[in-house]
Amino acid sequence: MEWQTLGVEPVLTPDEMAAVDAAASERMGDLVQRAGGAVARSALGLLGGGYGRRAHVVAGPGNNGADGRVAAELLRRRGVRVSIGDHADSIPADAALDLVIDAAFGTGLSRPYAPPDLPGDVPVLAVDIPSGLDGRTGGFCGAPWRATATITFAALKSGLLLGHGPEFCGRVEVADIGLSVEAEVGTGDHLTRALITNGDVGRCWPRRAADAHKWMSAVWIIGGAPGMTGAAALTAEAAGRAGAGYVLVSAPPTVGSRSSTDDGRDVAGGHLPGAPLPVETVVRSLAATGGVDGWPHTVADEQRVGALVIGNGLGCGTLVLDGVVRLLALSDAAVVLDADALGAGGARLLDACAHRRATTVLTPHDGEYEALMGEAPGDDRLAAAARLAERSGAIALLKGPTTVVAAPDGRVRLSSAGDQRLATAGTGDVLAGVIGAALALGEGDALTTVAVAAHVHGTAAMGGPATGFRAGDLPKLVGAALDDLVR
Ligand SMILES: NC(=O)C1=CN([C@@H]2O[C@H](COP(=O)(O)OP(=O)(O)OC[C@H]3O[C@@H](n4cnc5c(N)ncnc54)[C@H](O)[C@@H]3O)[C@@H](O)[C@H]2O)[C@H](O)CC1
Repeated sequence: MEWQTLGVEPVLTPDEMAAVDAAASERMGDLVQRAGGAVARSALGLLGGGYGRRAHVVAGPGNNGADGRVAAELLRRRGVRVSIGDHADSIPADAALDLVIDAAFGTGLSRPYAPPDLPGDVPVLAVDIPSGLDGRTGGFCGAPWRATATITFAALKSGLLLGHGPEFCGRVEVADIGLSVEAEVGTGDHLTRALITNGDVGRCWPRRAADAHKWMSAVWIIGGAPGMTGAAALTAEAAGRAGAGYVLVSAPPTVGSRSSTDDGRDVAGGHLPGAPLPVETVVRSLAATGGVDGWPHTVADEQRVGALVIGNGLGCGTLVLDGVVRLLALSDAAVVLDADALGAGGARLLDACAHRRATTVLTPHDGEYEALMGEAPGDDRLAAAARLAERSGAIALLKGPTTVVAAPDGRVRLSSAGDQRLATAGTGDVLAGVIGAALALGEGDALTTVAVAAHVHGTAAMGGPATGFRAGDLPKLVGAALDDLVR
């Protein structure tokens, strides 16, 4: 999916869009004329001209269909030979078409719809949303055509960004038809829901002050148990490349026992044997902070850190959960809980998050979400992320092709940067490090900071090779992406 838009991008659900329409001072007929005009302009671009081209419009019974009919008339005036059919009509198989305009249903789709068969490999322009796609979730509500392009009105709709949306909507254009969405969904940091863009990174990425010292952006990573040291190393490398001034790593204790590394060596608890940590990393034993069980009972020395990242190669078990819960209570710094820290905590972990005053960030993939919440996220990822944020009082970052970041106050940010390159082991550890660095550097709106960090992470991946991309390639690309995006 490509975006033709830059800057703060509101994202609306169909219900919110309906409320915007209802509150509009202009007559629907005027809005339909503008929407139809925008569709016609976009169609002419796809057709590469007007005179002699052939287009077919599938027009439904509502306003989406009305947009299509207006576009059909405007295209005829430009010499395009246009045919129109109802949403249920078949398209003549022998029609040598240059374009099909899908104006069957938009935000008003209320039951499954399967469009007629397309005559061959003809490009499709979808009006507002491909018909048969749920405008909120991007899930199937029928069997939509795969559009070459989608022209949507006033603002992006969440269904274009989530679920099957990115795969089925093609290139997305937002047409201004004179409607303001501000009254319904707010502006700036207060926007209910927004897509993060490159412009947002430039505006919001926290910068180091000219008189900064290293402790002003220190990150403390707790992870890298024997056999899993690579995870903490990726997080540490990423935090450094994203701008952390000081990176501390502490392995979790393996109290009263010795454990085996994956190459079969016995190791003592609390160390990082053979960890390929960046040379700048400071390794500190957790036991040195005074706990009888090897986990800290005070973090006085570490209160100087701006953010903790807990979970990357942490291992699981009751002792680990006890330790994480204690750290959450002890530290006044921002905390990112990732990977193993999310695996088995459930209600106890969520309660511990809810009691914190400082920022807490939870970064689950779907399996970790289920472990935390006792149920899978389901199709409605906006609602799933919001439920986790509300339950935990934390910022909930739900990983996926489009990352959904929700705050306990109901605001949501989306990032669709990155692609399947990121579907490889260790990229989540890198993301945790980038978020940790961003939180340690900044004092801005935490939701924006976390979402912008996810966007940087996705953008960085696009600088890597399409084949054979490894998480270890990513931290350096994060540094390069930040150089590009933050000026
Ligand atoms: N502000 C804007 O963005 C504007 C949007 N416009 C366009 O209007 C549609 C929304 O219009 P609405 O009439 O509410 O909905 P639809 O056109 O999607 O269709 C509703 C219509 O269809 C019936 N229906 C729903 N599902 C099915 C189905 N599977 N089979 C048969 N019939 C179905 C339903 O009962 C209704 O009767 C928006 O997407 C924009 O394209 C305006 O043009 C300008 C302002």
